[in-house]
Amino acid sequence: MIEVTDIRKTFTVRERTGRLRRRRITVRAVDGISFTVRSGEFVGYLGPNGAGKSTTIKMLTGILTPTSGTVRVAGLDPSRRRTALARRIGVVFGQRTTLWWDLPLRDSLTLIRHLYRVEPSVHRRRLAELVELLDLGPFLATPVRQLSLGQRMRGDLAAALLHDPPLLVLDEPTIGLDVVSKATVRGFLERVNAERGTTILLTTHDLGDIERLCRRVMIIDRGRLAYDGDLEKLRDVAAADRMLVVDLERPGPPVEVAGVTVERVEGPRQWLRVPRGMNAAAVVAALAGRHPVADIALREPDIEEVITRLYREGRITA
Ligand SMILES: Nc1ncnc2c1ncn2[C@@H]1O[C@H](COP(=O)(O)OP(=O)(O)OP(=O)(O)O)[C@@H](O)[C@H]1O
Repeated sequence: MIEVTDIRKTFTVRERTGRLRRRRITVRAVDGISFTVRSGEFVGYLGPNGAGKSTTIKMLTGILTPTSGTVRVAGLDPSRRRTALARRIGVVFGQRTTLWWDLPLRDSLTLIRHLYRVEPSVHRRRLAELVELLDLGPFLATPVRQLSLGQRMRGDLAAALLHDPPLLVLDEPTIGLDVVSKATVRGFLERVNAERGTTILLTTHDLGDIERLCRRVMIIDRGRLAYDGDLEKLRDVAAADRMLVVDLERPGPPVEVAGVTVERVEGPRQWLRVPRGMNAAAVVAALAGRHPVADIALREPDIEEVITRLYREGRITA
């Protein structure tokens, strides 16, 4: 569905160096990225601010032309076939709306039918389906500018999917949403992917989105692809050490187990850092043989911890 080969995008910017002096510098926003997304995949695309995510999305949707390299989306070259491509993809930018600000949501969605020249009967059926799935009914008559952010986002999702594109590209779709709206949007995207087989590329800073929705993640850092693979494997690649939280029957000095560091002691509770590669079950067995243990919990690092650590250590290559 998406095939990207060694794409680069550079921008020339003028930087002030003195009161009147300026010099031209070249910013490499995307610096040699290749990847393939197959039909039906749900892929997360993440990276820190300024990493090159939006620039990539703009090249995929034909808004920007790559400085070099090739892009094929749904079999087309996006920058040359922008109109043809528009029929095959849906795009949602969380920070901007594609809806008409002063029109009621229903009218905006009707105008989109004309833009994509969708048959009225097909449009009616599809609209009814999206209205139900996204629960748009209560505010179809409300002008877009009066919608809450969550309602507007649901409207934008409907607008992007009305022409039933096989590919949906989302740039920060849950930004600024409250917990309930986030859950609605995530649940909806999950269904669209599972039931209609829509391929989804999701850019987000919200790791909750990624954990809930994507099996595969790509991480971009300073214009380069730093990781492309399984979300679960990412934990392994980078996994922070695991923490074993042990409740002894009574307070005591830090326990001693070879290879394990006691990080914290609070009354009868002790936090043990178990290095990666060490068998946690063996640690538990060694402990239980020597100390009266009331309870034990093993805490796996969450994905946020993993990614923060990857950035900090500057080693994000899988
Ligand atoms: N039109 C432009 N002109 C000059 N520089 C640009 C332009 N667009 C992007 N850049 C630069 O390219 C780099 C990548 O920007 P991009 O917007 O793709 O990052 P991003 O990963 O989407 O960041 P964010 O998470 O903050 O949205 C940044 O250094 C940015 O300043």
